[in-house]
Amino acid sequence: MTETPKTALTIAGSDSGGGAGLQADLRTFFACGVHGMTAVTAVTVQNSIGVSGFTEIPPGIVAAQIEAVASDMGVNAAKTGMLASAEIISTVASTVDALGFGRERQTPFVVDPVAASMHGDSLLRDDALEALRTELLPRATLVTPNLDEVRLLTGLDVNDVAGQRDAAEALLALGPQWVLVKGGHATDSPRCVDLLSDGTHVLEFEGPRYDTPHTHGGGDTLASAITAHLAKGLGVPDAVSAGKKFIERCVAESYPLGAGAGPVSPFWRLGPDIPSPASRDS
Ligand SMILES: Nc1ncnc2c1ncn2[C@@H]1O[C@H](COP(=O)(O)OP(=O)(O)OP(=O)(O)O)[C@@H](O)[C@H]1O
Ligand SMILES: Cc1ncc(COP(=O)(O)O)c(N)n1
Repeated sequence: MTETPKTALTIAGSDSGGGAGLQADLRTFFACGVHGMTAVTAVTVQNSIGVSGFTEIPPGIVAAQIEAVASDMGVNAAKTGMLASAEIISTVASTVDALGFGRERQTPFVVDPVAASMHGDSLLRDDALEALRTELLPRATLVTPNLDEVRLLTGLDVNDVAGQRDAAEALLALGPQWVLVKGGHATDSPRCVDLLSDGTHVLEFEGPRYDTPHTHGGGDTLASAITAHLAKGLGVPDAVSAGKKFIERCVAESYPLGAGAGPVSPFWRLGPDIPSPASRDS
């Protein structure tokens, strides 16, 4: 018998194309060595070109999924992705609160404030932004916005590291313990800098910017890798450092799939014994 691994829960939507959403989260949890669990919030109709529709899961079922795994299997860290509606956000906020997830609580709680897909298709109903801002952000151990989400949440238009610092301050005023302002969309910059702050410590995680359109699921993969490392007991700065190293390699090894944007890939983590696509058929 082997030891029980640490557990991580994603509260997120399904991507039928398998590149983002809970599919990316589960794959990342596995690659980072933790047992992944899911509370599905929405089912999207999605491929490499875009999102053509979605349906929401009833809020009571979202809460029941979270409670079912927490009461039986235990949750060492949790994250959110697509939450779709104000009702689901309110339900998630009260459920995680009752379970002791969140800032300065026992279970780290990462909020990835997903508002739209990389194709620009909305994944959040218009009336849900305020719920995200007032009900979920104040409960987060860490919030991980990209620059579009920074604009939606704070009104700030950011395209450099100085702007990321200002954005982190504005977001901290909404109540999360830590903020990671991701720099993937600062395309004028030759490097990808993600800025982490808790108001006292400000840390920059800098890496190469790979020239690829295949970054689908990059934000989800980074937040999941951070969550996995928090589940294993790392503090926030160390978990972010490990997550950034992980996503860098996943972007470097992303692959084309379909006519649009292909996914970032954690295949590299499985080692050299994985058969290549050509040898798999023989
Ligand atoms: N071209 C790139 N090369 C290397 N790293 C990248 C690249 N694009 C994004 N990253 C990194 O990937 C992570 C995700 O950043 P990004 O700002 O793109 O978030 P996101 O918009 O939520 O992701 P996505 O929409 O692609 O799922 C960050 O760590 C960022 O620095
Ligand atoms: C279900 C779901 N969750 C999250 C994303 C964001 O990922 P991306 O920004 O790479 O499109 C997505 N497209 N679909």
